Amino acid sequence: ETPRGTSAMYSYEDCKATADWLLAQTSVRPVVGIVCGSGMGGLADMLKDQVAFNYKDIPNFPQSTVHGHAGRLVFGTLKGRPCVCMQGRFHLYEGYAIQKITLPMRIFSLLGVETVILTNAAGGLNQDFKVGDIMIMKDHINMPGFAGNNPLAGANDDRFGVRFPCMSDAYDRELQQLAVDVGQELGYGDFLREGVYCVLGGPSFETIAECRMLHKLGADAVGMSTAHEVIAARHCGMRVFALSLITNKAVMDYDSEEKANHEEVLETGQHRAIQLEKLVSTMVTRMEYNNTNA
Ligand SMILES: O=P(O)(O)O[C@H]1O[C@H](CO)[C@@H](O)[C@H]1O
Ligand code: HPA
Repeated sequence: ETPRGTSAMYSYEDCKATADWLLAQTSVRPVVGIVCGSGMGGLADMLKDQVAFNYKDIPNFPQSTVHGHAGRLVFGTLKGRPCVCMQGRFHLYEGYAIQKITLPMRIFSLLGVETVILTNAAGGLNQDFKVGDIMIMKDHINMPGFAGNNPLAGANDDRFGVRFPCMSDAYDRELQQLAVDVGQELGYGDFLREGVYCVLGGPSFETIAECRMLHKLGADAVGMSTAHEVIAARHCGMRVFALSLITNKAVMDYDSEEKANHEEVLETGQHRAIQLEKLVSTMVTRMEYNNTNA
Protein backbone atom coordinates (compact mmCIF):
# COMPACT_ATOMS: atom_id res chain seq x y z
CA GLU A 1 0.00 0.00 0.00
CA THR A 2 1.22 3.48 -0.78
CA PRO A 3 1.98 5.91 2.02
CA ARG A 4 -0.84 7.98 3.36
CA GLY A 5 -1.66 11.09 1.39
CA THR A 6 0.28 10.33 -1.77
CA SER A 7 -0.93 8.14 -4.61
CA ALA A 8 -3.41 6.41 -2.27
CA MET A 9 -5.50 9.54 -2.92
CA TYR A 10 -7.89 9.03 -5.80
CA SER A 11 -7.85 11.92 -8.22
CA TYR A 12 -10.89 13.96 -9.26
CA GLU A 13 -10.53 12.38 -12.70
CA ASP A 14 -10.62 8.84 -11.21
CA CYS A 15 -13.76 9.66 -9.20
CA LYS A 16 -15.39 11.29 -12.23
CA ALA A 17 -14.58 8.26 -14.40
CA THR A 18 -16.31 5.98 -11.88
CA ALA A 19 -19.32 8.30 -11.56
CA ASP A 20 -19.65 8.60 -15.34
CA TRP A 21 -19.37 4.83 -15.73
CA LEU A 22 -22.24 4.38 -13.26
CA LEU A 23 -24.37 7.11 -14.84
CA ALA A 24 -23.97 5.43 -18.21
CA GLN A 25 -25.38 2.14 -16.82
CA THR A 26 -28.49 3.50 -15.11
CA SER A 27 -31.08 6.19 -15.74
CA VAL A 28 -31.49 6.81 -11.97
CA ARG A 29 -30.10 10.24 -11.01
CA PRO A 30 -29.83 9.93 -7.22
CA VAL A 31 -30.40 12.88 -4.88
CA VAL A 32 -30.03 10.83 -1.70
CA GLY A 33 -27.17 8.47 -0.86
CA ILE A 34 -27.55 5.89 1.90
CA VAL A 35 -24.82 3.86 3.61
CA CYS A 36 -25.86 0.67 5.39
CA GLY A 37 -24.16 -0.18 8.67
CA SER A 38 -23.22 -3.69 9.82
CA GLY A 39 -26.29 -5.90 9.66
CA MET A 40 -28.42 -3.11 8.16
CA GLY A 41 -28.10 -4.09 4.50
CA GLY A 42 -31.88 -4.56 4.41
CA LEU A 43 -32.19 -0.78 4.00
CA ALA A 44 -31.20 -1.25 0.35
CA ASP A 45 -34.11 -3.63 -0.18
CA MET A 46 -36.50 -0.69 0.29
CA LEU A 47 -35.51 0.69 -3.12
CA LYS A 48 -37.87 0.08 -6.05
CA ASP A 49 -36.85 -0.49 -9.69
CA GLN A 50 -33.36 -1.50 -8.60
CA VAL A 51 -30.23 -1.39 -10.71
CA ALA A 52 -27.47 -3.00 -8.64
CA PHE A 53 -23.72 -3.36 -9.16
CA ASN A 54 -21.31 -5.63 -7.32
CA TYR A 55 -18.41 -3.56 -6.00
CA LYS A 56 -15.99 -5.82 -7.85
CA ASP A 57 -17.49 -4.71 -11.18
CA ILE A 58 -17.23 -0.96 -10.51
CA PRO A 59 -14.01 0.71 -11.73
CA ASN A 60 -11.78 1.96 -8.84
CA PHE A 61 -14.15 0.64 -6.15
CA PRO A 62 -12.79 -1.20 -3.09
CA GLN A 63 -14.22 -4.61 -2.07
CA SER A 64 -16.24 -5.40 1.06
CA THR A 65 -14.49 -7.94 3.27
CA VAL A 66 -16.64 -7.86 6.42
CA HIS A 67 -19.49 -10.26 7.23
CA GLY A 68 -22.75 -8.29 7.20
CA HIS A 69 -21.59 -5.99 4.34
CA ALA A 70 -22.80 -7.43 1.02
CA GLY A 71 -20.68 -5.31 -1.35
CA ARG A 72 -23.35 -3.95 -3.70
CA LEU A 73 -24.18 -0.47 -4.88
CA VAL A 74 -27.94 -0.28 -5.41
CA PHE A 75 -29.71 2.46 -7.39
CA GLY A 76 -33.49 2.84 -7.26
CA THR A 77 -36.31 4.96 -5.95
CA LEU A 78 -37.64 5.33 -2.44
CA LYS A 79 -41.25 6.53 -2.49
CA GLY A 80 -40.43 8.09 -5.86
CA ARG A 81 -37.15 9.76 -4.79
CA PRO A 82 -34.08 8.64 -6.74
CA CYS A 83 -31.52 7.12 -4.35
CA VAL A 84 -28.28 5.20 -4.30
CA CYS A 85 -27.42 2.84 -1.47
CA MET A 86 -24.14 1.26 -0.39
CA GLN A 87 -24.93 -2.22 0.84
CA GLY A 88 -21.60 -2.58 2.57
CA ARG A 89 -19.00 -0.01 3.59
CA PHE A 90 -15.23 0.02 4.06
CA HIS A 91 -13.32 0.30 7.31
CA LEU A 92 -9.77 1.24 8.30
CA TYR A 93 -9.18 -2.18 9.85
CA GLU A 94 -9.73 -3.84 6.46
CA GLY A 95 -6.35 -2.38 5.58
CA TYR A 96 -7.58 0.24 3.12
CA ALA A 97 -6.05 3.69 2.98
CA ILE A 98 -8.48 6.15 4.51
CA GLN A 99 -8.86 7.95 1.14
CA LYS A 100 -10.12 4.69 -0.34
CA ILE A 101 -12.66 4.17 2.45
CA THR A 102 -14.20 7.55 1.72
CA LEU A 103 -13.95 7.42 -2.09
CA PRO A 104 -17.65 6.49 -2.43
CA MET A 105 -18.64 9.83 -0.84
CA ARG A 106 -16.87 11.71 -3.63
CA ILE A 107 -18.49 9.47 -6.19
CA PHE A 108 -21.92 10.10 -4.57
CA SER A 109 -21.31 13.82 -4.92
CA LEU A 110 -20.37 13.48 -8.59
CA LEU A 111 -23.52 11.40 -9.18
CA GLY A 112 -25.55 14.42 -8.02
CA VAL A 113 -26.32 13.27 -4.47
CA GLU A 114 -27.29 16.20 -2.21
CA THR A 115 -27.96 14.42 1.07
CA VAL A 116 -26.18 11.45 2.61
CA ILE A 117 -27.75 9.23 5.25
CA LEU A 118 -25.15 7.15 7.06
CA THR A 119 -25.98 4.32 9.43
CA ASN A 120 -23.74 2.28 11.70
CA ALA A 121 -23.72 -0.28 14.45
CA ALA A 122 -22.12 1.04 17.62
CA GLY A 123 -21.42 0.15 21.22
CA GLY A 124 -23.30 2.22 23.80
CA LEU A 125 -21.07 4.15 26.22
CA ASN A 126 -23.86 6.32 27.61
CA GLN A 127 -25.21 4.39 30.58
CA ASP A 128 -28.79 5.45 29.77
CA PHE A 129 -28.64 3.74 26.37
CA LYS A 130 -30.08 0.27 25.82
CA VAL A 131 -29.36 -2.30 23.14
CA GLY A 132 -31.71 -1.52 20.23
CA ASP A 133 -31.70 2.24 20.80
CA ILE A 134 -31.29 4.40 17.70
CA MET A 135 -28.94 7.34 18.33
CA ILE A 136 -29.20 10.38 16.08
CA MET A 137 -25.59 11.51 15.66
CA LYS A 138 -25.20 15.16 16.61
CA ASP A 139 -21.39 15.14 16.47
CA HIS A 140 -18.33 12.92 16.34
CA ILE A 141 -14.88 12.49 17.85
CA ASN A 142 -12.43 11.41 15.16
CA MET A 143 -9.70 9.57 17.08
CA PRO A 144 -7.70 8.41 14.03
CA GLY A 145 -7.78 12.04 12.88
CA PHE A 146 -5.94 13.08 16.06
CA ALA A 147 -3.02 10.99 14.79
CA GLY A 148 -3.17 12.50 11.29
CA ASN A 149 -5.30 9.79 9.71
CA ASN A 150 -7.86 12.09 8.11
CA PRO A 151 -9.45 11.31 4.72
CA LEU A 152 -8.52 14.79 3.49
CA ALA A 153 -4.79 14.38 4.25
CA GLY A 154 -2.73 14.84 1.11
CA ALA A 155 -3.00 17.36 -1.71
CA ASN A 156 -6.34 19.17 -1.77
CA ASP A 157 -8.31 19.36 -5.02
CA ASP A 158 -10.49 22.47 -4.85
CA ARG A 159 -12.96 20.88 -7.25
CA PHE A 160 -14.05 18.70 -4.31
CA GLY A 161 -13.84 21.34 -1.60
CA VAL A 162 -11.71 23.70 0.46
CA ARG A 163 -8.42 22.81 2.18
CA PHE A 164 -9.77 23.44 5.70
CA PRO A 165 -13.44 22.51 5.85
CA CYS A 166 -15.53 23.48 8.86
CA MET A 167 -16.85 20.56 10.93
CA SER A 168 -18.87 22.36 13.61
CA ASP A 169 -21.89 22.17 11.29
CA ALA A 170 -21.17 18.67 9.95
CA TYR A 171 -24.44 17.13 11.15
CA ASP A 172 -27.36 18.99 9.61
CA ARG A 173 -29.57 20.33 12.40
CA GLU A 174 -32.76 20.38 10.32
CA LEU A 175 -32.32 16.74 9.44
CA GLN A 176 -31.74 15.88 13.11
CA GLN A 177 -35.00 17.65 13.96
CA LEU A 178 -36.75 15.85 11.12
CA ALA A 179 -35.55 12.52 12.57
CA VAL A 180 -36.90 13.49 16.00
CA ASP A 181 -40.27 14.51 14.52
CA VAL A 182 -40.59 11.42 12.33
CA GLY A 183 -39.44 9.19 15.21
CA GLN A 184 -42.12 10.67 17.50
CA GLU A 185 -44.82 10.21 14.86
CA LEU A 186 -43.83 6.60 14.34
CA GLY A 187 -43.95 5.98 18.10
CA TYR A 188 -40.20 5.44 18.45
CA GLY A 189 -39.78 7.94 21.30
CA ASP A 190 -38.80 5.22 23.77
CA PHE A 191 -35.74 4.14 21.84
CA LEU A 192 -34.72 7.25 19.90
CA ARG A 193 -31.71 9.05 21.42
CA GLU A 194 -29.15 11.58 20.32
CA GLY A 195 -25.46 11.73 21.05
CA VAL A 196 -21.80 11.86 20.08
CA TYR A 197 -20.15 9.02 18.13
CA CYS A 198 -16.48 8.24 18.57
CA VAL A 199 -14.62 6.42 15.79
CA LEU A 200 -11.64 4.16 16.49
CA GLY A 201 -9.57 2.14 14.03
CA GLY A 202 -10.63 -1.34 15.22
CA PRO A 203 -10.85 -4.25 14.59
CA SER A 204 -10.29 -5.18 18.23
CA PHE A 205 -13.17 -4.02 20.39
CA GLU A 206 -12.33 -1.60 23.20
CA THR A 207 -10.83 -2.48 26.54
CA ILE A 208 -12.71 -1.54 29.69
CA ALA A 209 -10.24 1.29 30.36
CA GLU A 210 -10.71 2.61 26.81
CA CYS A 211 -14.50 2.61 27.15
CA ARG A 212 -14.26 4.50 30.44
CA MET A 213 -11.91 7.02 28.86
CA LEU A 214 -14.12 7.58 25.78
CA HIS A 215 -17.16 8.08 27.97
CA LYS A 216 -15.31 10.67 30.06
CA LEU A 217 -14.28 12.45 26.88
CA GLY A 218 -17.92 12.98 25.94
CA ALA A 219 -18.67 10.08 23.60
CA ASP A 220 -22.06 8.34 23.85
CA ALA A 221 -21.32 5.57 21.35
CA VAL A 222 -18.23 3.96 19.85
CA GLY A 223 -17.67 2.40 16.44
CA MET A 224 -15.19 1.93 13.62
CA SER A 225 -16.72 3.89 10.73
CA THR A 226 -18.90 6.83 9.60
CA ALA A 227 -16.91 9.83 10.86
CA HIS A 228 -14.43 9.51 7.97
CA GLU A 229 -17.30 9.38 5.49
CA VAL A 230 -18.91 12.41 7.12
CA ILE A 231 -15.69 14.42 6.71
CA ALA A 232 -15.37 13.51 3.03
CA ALA A 233 -19.08 14.16 2.39
CA ARG A 234 -18.99 17.59 4.06
CA HIS A 235 -15.80 18.47 2.20
CA CYS A 236 -17.68 18.14 -1.08
CA GLY A 237 -20.73 19.98 0.20
CA MET A 238 -23.28 17.24 0.78
CA ARG A 239 -25.79 17.48 3.64
CA VAL A 240 -25.28 14.78 6.25
CA PHE A 241 -27.57 12.85 8.54
CA ALA A 242 -26.17 9.91 10.52
CA LEU A 243 -27.51 7.45 13.05
CA SER A 244 -26.05 4.70 15.22
CA LEU A 245 -27.91 1.57 16.16
CA ILE A 246 -26.75 0.65 19.66
CA THR A 247 -26.05 -3.04 19.08
CA ASN A 248 -24.29 -3.75 22.37
CA LYS A 249 -23.39 -2.01 25.59
CA ALA A 250 -19.73 -1.10 25.87
CA VAL A 251 -18.21 -2.97 28.81
CA MET A 252 -17.31 -0.40 31.48
CA ASP A 253 -17.04 -2.56 34.56
CA TYR A 254 -14.48 -5.19 35.62
CA ASP A 255 -17.25 -7.29 37.20
CA SER A 256 -19.20 -7.51 33.94
CA GLU A 257 -19.51 -10.87 32.18
CA GLU A 258 -20.44 -9.20 28.87
CA LYS A 259 -18.16 -9.50 25.85
CA ALA A 260 -18.54 -7.47 22.65
CA ASN A 261 -18.89 -9.65 19.54
CA HIS A 262 -19.79 -9.12 15.88
CA GLU A 263 -22.59 -11.76 15.94
CA GLU A 264 -24.51 -9.77 18.55
CA VAL A 265 -23.96 -6.64 16.46
CA LEU A 266 -25.51 -8.27 13.39
CA GLU A 267 -28.41 -9.76 15.38
CA THR A 268 -29.43 -6.40 16.84
CA GLY A 269 -29.46 -5.03 13.28
CA GLN A 270 -32.00 -7.71 12.32
CA HIS A 271 -34.24 -6.87 15.30
CA ARG A 272 -34.44 -3.17 14.49
CA ALA A 273 -34.47 -3.57 10.69
CA ILE A 274 -38.14 -2.65 10.17
CA GLN A 275 -38.03 0.44 12.39
CA LEU A 276 -34.79 1.64 10.80
CA GLU A 277 -36.26 1.27 7.34
CA LYS A 278 -39.42 3.16 8.32
CA LEU A 279 -37.45 5.99 9.91
CA VAL A 280 -35.10 6.39 6.94
CA SER A 281 -37.77 6.05 4.24
CA THR A 282 -40.12 8.52 5.94
CA MET A 283 -37.27 11.01 6.33
CA VAL A 284 -36.39 10.69 2.64
CA THR A 285 -39.95 11.52 1.59
CA ARG A 286 -40.08 14.56 3.89
CA MET A 287 -36.71 16.11 2.99
CA GLU A 288 -36.43 19.16 0.81
CA TYR A 289 -34.42 18.93 -2.41
CA ASN A 290 -32.91 21.41 -4.82
CA ASN A 291 -32.41 19.01 -7.67
CA THR A 292 -35.35 18.76 -10.07
CA ASN A 293 -34.76 14.97 -10.31
CA ALA A 294 -36.34 14.65 -6.88
O1 LIG B 1 -19.78 0.82 11.51
P1 LIG B 1 -20.39 -0.37 10.89
O2 LIG B 1 -19.99 -0.57 9.46
O3 LIG B 1 -21.89 -0.41 11.08
O4 LIG B 1 -19.81 -1.65 11.66
C1 LIG B 1 -19.59 -1.75 13.07
O5 LIG B 1 -19.70 -3.11 13.39
C2 LIG B 1 -18.41 -3.75 13.28
C3 LIG B 1 -18.11 -4.43 14.60
O6 LIG B 1 -19.07 -5.39 14.93
C4 LIG B 1 -17.41 -2.63 13.00
O7 LIG B 1 -17.11 -2.61 11.63
C5 LIG B 1 -18.15 -1.41 13.44
O8 LIG B 1 -17.69 -0.23 12.79
N1 HPA C 1 -17.20 -1.01 19.62
C1 HPA C 1 -16.76 -0.65 18.41
N2 HPA C 1 -17.47 -0.82 17.30
C2 HPA C 1 -18.67 -1.40 17.42
C3 HPA C 1 -19.18 -1.80 18.64
C4 HPA C 1 -18.40 -1.60 19.81
O1 HPA C 1 -18.79 -1.94 20.95
N3 HPA C 1 -20.41 -2.33 18.39
C5 HPA C 1 -20.62 -2.23 17.07
N4 HPA C 1 -19.57 -1.67 16.47
